[in-house]
Amino acid sequence: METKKAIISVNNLVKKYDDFVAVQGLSFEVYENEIFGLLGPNGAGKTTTLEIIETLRDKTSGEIIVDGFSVDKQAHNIKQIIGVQLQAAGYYPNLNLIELIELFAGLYGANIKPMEMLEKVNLQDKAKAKYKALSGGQKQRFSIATTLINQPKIIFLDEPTTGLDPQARRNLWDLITEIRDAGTTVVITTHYMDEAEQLCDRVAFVERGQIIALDTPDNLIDKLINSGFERKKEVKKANLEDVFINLTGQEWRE
Ligand SMILES: Nc1ncnc2c1ncn2[C@@H]1O[C@H](COP(=O)(O)OP(=O)(O)OP(=O)(O)O)[C@@H](O)[C@H]1O
Repeated sequence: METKKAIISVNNLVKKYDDFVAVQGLSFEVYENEIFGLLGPNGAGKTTTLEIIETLRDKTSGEIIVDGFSVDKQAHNIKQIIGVQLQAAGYYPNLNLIELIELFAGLYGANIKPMEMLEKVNLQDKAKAKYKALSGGQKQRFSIATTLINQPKIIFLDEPTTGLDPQARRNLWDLITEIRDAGTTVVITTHYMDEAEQLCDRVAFVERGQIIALDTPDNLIDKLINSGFERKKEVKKANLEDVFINLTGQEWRE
């Protein structure tokens, strides 16, 4: 059997905010070159966990290793091999997309061609546009492009498709899959179960700071079916979203 190599190992992670325990002893591994999903309700501790792995937030206890580097002692090394989405506030309003990418590339010391980065996310036509003039889907694609500037081994995407229409979401799923296929490991958080099912190679369900299930979407669904679960309503071969996509087409246009 093929053995998978862990690129992220989280061991007994605990995060307390004063008396409140937001993350209660999480342990999981993310394999090299997979799309790994952290799923769970609001407040489950997904963003906290992600930001601790990204070395942006301190942990209370536990051990995290990212590509052989410890978050405690080698945060600097970790920062160099990961791609993180910047907050929109970091996108200086007077700069256009090309200029923003040049700026970030300069900060990273990365030798990349800004137009090629925009082509990767299909925003070449918007090269001279300002960030605030983009649609929601375009903003997300630009934000994903910025995670790729330092040619990272791992990118982290926190709810990348929230607020997007079905076409924009599917386009983004294709983009994220292409990024994985090009050799990058992707860690994503989402509330959308259809997204997790379509996109993620493996998912962890987090509830109240604990992992309550972790497997491939297929295995989790099969386990439930084998336990005797049946949907109350017969599922049709298409749903309303399929109708929408069929009526309006699939092209990038948002
Ligand atoms: N800086 C903070 N100070 C105090 N409590 C915090 C802080 N950040 C997060 N929390 C609390 O920790 C818990 C987990 O928050 P977190 O943002 O990690 O959840 P999440 O799973 O990402 O939720 P969502 O899906 O809503 O983004 C929540 O109860 C939240 O209120």
